Amino acid sequence: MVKIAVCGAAGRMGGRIIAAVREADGVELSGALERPGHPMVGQDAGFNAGLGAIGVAISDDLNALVAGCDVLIDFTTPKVSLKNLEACALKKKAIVIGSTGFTPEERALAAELAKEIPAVLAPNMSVGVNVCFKILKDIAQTLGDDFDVEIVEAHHKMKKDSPSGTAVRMGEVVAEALGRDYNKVANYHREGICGERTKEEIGMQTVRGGDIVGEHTVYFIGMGERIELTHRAMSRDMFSRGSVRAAQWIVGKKPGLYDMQDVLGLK
Ligand SMILES: NC(=O)c1ccc[n+]([C@@H]2O[C@H](COP(=O)([O-])OP(=O)(O)OC[C@H]3O[C@@H](n4cnc5c(N)ncnc54)[C@H](O)[C@@H]3O)[C@@H](O)[C@H]2O)c1
Ligand SMILES: O=C(O)C1=N[C@H](C(=O)O)CCC1
Repeated sequence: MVKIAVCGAAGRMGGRIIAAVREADGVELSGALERPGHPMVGQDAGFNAGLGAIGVAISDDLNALVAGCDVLIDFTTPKVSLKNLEACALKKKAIVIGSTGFTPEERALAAELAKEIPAVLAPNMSVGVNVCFKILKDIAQTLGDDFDVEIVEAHHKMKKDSPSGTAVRMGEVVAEALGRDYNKVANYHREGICGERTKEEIGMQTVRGGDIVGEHTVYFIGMGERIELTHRAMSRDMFSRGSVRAAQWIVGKKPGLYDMQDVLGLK
């Protein structure tokens, strides 16, 4: 049995991940963590998963939680995830991180810490989105520079980071396939007399509202035709099942930073 602990247990993803751990074979929930002072600390972790009581209380003791697991699944924020990565590195435990909104510096720090332990860091753990990453590379390379690339994402109104981690990764995949530097060509804002679109830029647009789970469209727009590649998440369950799959896969792997394409064998 692989012992899985879940960090962010009272969150939108935390509840779905706890439910996915309970559904999967060969794994058990060894603990659930929340931030100190969260009203759900001390309560049963099954309640946020819609399962009723499951006999695992939500704790705020990171070190005890890490000591008792084989792998930690963490969907919180980049700062919390880096702290958790450090705690796992000290105790030589694996980690799966789904948090998004990492700065390039934070990603570099995650890669450094993951020299000590096996870690999965992925902005989207659904199979469909990871297949889109693969297809996008081919489309971009085949179309080349003659098609303008625009990426539009839509999420619920509670989402804190923008653009989504998935949209950023889509932009990075396309930029790399076209030999461009994403950080130089991403255009997050158009307003007023901002001039004609450049050939190189990748437009990044964000929609926020209501309870949208997650939608991403990449437009390749030519003169007289366009391709739109869209992924729509209908629930959070593909993300949570993906995170459990990643947790089962990562235990026993060599130290290093992996992503969901490694987990799914899509590279
Ligand atoms: N990779 C993916 O497939 C995927 C899918 C969905 C969401 N996400 C990302 O996961 C993250 C969480 O999303 P969410 O919708 O569940 O957010 P959320 O705000 O509902 O949940 C985050 C939880 O983390 C808890 N938390 C904060 N600090 C903590 C700490 N120090 N220790 C323990 N817990 C702490 C919060 O109290 C909260 O309950 C976001 O970055 C989101 O973008 C990724
Ligand atoms: O609900 C969220 O927040 C999501 N975040 C991820 C992202 O930023 O790409 C994945 C989709 C849902």
